[in-house]
Amino acid sequence: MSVHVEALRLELGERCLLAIPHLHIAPGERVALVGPNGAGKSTLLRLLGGQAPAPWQGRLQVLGQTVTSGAALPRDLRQRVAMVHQGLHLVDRLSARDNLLIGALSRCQGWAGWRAGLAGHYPAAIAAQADAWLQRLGLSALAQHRVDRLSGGERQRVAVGRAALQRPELLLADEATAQLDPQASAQACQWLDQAVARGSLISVVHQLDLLPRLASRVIGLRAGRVVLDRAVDDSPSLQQALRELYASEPDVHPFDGAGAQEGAHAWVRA
Ligand SMILES: Nc1ncnc2c1ncn2[C@@H]1O[C@H](COP(=O)(O)OP(=O)(O)OP(=O)(O)O)[C@@H](O)[C@H]1O
Repeated sequence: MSVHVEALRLELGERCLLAIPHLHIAPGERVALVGPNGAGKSTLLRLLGGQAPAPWQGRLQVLGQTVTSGAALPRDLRQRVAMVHQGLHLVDRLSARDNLLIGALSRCQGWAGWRAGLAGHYPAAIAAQADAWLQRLGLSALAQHRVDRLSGGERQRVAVGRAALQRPELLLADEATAQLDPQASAQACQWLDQAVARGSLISVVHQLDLLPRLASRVIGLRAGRVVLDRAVDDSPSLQQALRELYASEPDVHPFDGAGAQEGAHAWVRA
C-alpha cells in the first residue's frame, strides 16, 4: 500500500484540521485531492510527507513504513517520497539545472557521491537525465539561469523536474500547475505522471478540468473530512458530487483559488 491511514486526527488548538477514519491508496494510483479553500488538502499532503503542522493521532504508513507523529520521515523513506510544494522550495541562488540535480542527490551512493554531487560533479548518467528533463520541460535555454531570475511558471517546471530526478515511488504535488498557462498545465499533468512512473501520484487540484488528466480517483475534503471518494469519470453523478462539494461552502467560490484560470471549471458542467 502506498498510503495507509487509520483513525487519523490532527488538531490545532480548538480546531480539528483532519479527521479521517480510513484512507488507503494503492501503489501506482493517481489520486486528486479536491475541495474548497481551507478544507485540509495541503495539510493532508504535508502530513503524508512527514511535515504535519501539529502532532496528530492515529496510524499512518507510507510505502509500507510507519510514520510517527512529531517525527520527520525516516531518511530512507524521504528518498522515496518527493514533494512539489506550493512554495516550490527551490534554492534561489542555484541554476535551474543545479536545482534539478539536487533531486538526484539522494540517489548518489554514499558520502563520496554526496560530496561529488554537492561539488557539482554528478555521475554522467544523472547529468544526462537532468538535461533530458530540462529539454522535456522546455527549460534547456534557461538551464544555467539562477532560478530567482525565472518566471513563476518556469520555477514551477524546475520544481517538477527536481521531483522527477528523485525518481520517487510516491509524489505529493500541491497545486503543481497553479502558475502555468493552460497549455503548460495540461503538459504538466503528463510531466507529473512521467516523474513518478509506476509509483503513486497524489495531487492537490483546483483546476477541475485537469482531473481526467491527473487522476483516476478523486478524493474530496471538506472541513478536514473525506466527503467524496470515487473514480474519475465523466458521469453526471460525479459532476453533481463535485458541484455539491463546493456549493456547500457559500462564502467560497470553487474557482477563486490561486491559479484558477479562465474556463478552469469547464469540466464540471454548469
Ligand atoms: N500551521 C498552521 N497553523 C494554523 N492553522 C493552519 C496551519 N496549517 C493549516 N492551517 C489551517 O488548516 C486549515 C486547512 O488548511 P489547508 O492549507 O490544508 O487547506 P487547503 O484545503 O489546502 O486550502 P487551499 O485550497 O486554500 O490551499 C485552514 O483553515 C488553515 O488555516
